Amino acid sequence: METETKPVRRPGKSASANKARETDQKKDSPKDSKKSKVGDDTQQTERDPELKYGPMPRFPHQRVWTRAVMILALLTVVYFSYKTGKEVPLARQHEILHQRKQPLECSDSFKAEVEHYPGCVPEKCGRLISDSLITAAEAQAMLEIAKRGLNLGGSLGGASILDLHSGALSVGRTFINMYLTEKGKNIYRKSDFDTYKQVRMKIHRAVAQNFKISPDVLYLTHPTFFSRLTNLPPGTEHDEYWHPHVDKDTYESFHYTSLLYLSDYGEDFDGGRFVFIDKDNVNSTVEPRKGRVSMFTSGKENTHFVERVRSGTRFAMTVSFTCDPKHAISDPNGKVLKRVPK
Ligand SMILES: O=C(O)CCC(=O)C(=O)O
Ligand SMILES: [Fe+2]
Repeated sequence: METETKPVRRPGKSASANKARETDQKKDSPKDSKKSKVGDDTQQTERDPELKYGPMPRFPHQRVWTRAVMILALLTVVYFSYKTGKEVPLARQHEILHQRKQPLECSDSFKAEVEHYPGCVPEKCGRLISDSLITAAEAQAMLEIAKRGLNLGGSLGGASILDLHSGALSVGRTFINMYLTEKGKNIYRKSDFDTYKQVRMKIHRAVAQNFKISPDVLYLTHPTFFSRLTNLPPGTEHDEYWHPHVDKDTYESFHYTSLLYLSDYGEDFDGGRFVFIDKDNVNSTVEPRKGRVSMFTSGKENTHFVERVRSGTRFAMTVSFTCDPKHAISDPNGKVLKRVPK
């Protein structure tokens, strides 16, 4: 054991200790005192190890106890930071990103799934955020399209959706087909659908390019929709948008998910960040920015959730892609679909 403790004199603290040291110094011969200062110091520290190594232990097993307490404190900090997890911003609202990529290994289930579709397997799974794909004018036009439709309905709770393809619109606790209503049937002009298609095509090409697949093996799929989120308490389970999920599990046909943000985090709303739940309890956060596009593979490697909105209104669009031509949908034109997608 290393902690043999004796009562120890502490320099500068005890008058008797200093006195003893003075007496020691007086005992040195005048000849000795002419020796170099270095020599004197060395002798003194040799006699008094405390000066060299700091205060010596003062109670039994002091060193053991000190170390135990320090290790315990360190473990406590490590444990709590592990439990709480870390947050790494992937995209801040004030940043203007041309392309921020975060490549990842595909989850086994996603890899097994996309292998059924030759040419649709990504070179690498992961995420990409871009603020330079969609222009400010396009983002504004999409926001106006979203607001115009959503203003005809709205959920009782905090999440309302509008799907221009099927016409589905949240109203109260349920959904209606907006195109079957008097106000909804002529709400959009051809120019609105043209803008929508143009934006969709840009995102479609960017997804294909980023994941290094041909745009021809990628199809727009259901549901592709606008969302409007607020802090209203949920009226039904459809309003609970904050649960962690894997898109491939929630929406069977999804292989690639993209999001177009239509409002600004910290300006139009608070809360409502998009959060990827990563390995080792690390969360990568995306702060919505108007016109920002986020795209990612829809498997387990991109498990995520949206934080509850604390205040304001958050508009976004989920644009979904599949590798399975059976699940392809066409661009909207305001006509009622003969076959409503499942
Ligand atoms: O609006 C978002 O940021 C994400 C929405 C989402 O996770 C989804 O539509 O599956
Ligand atoms: Fe999702």
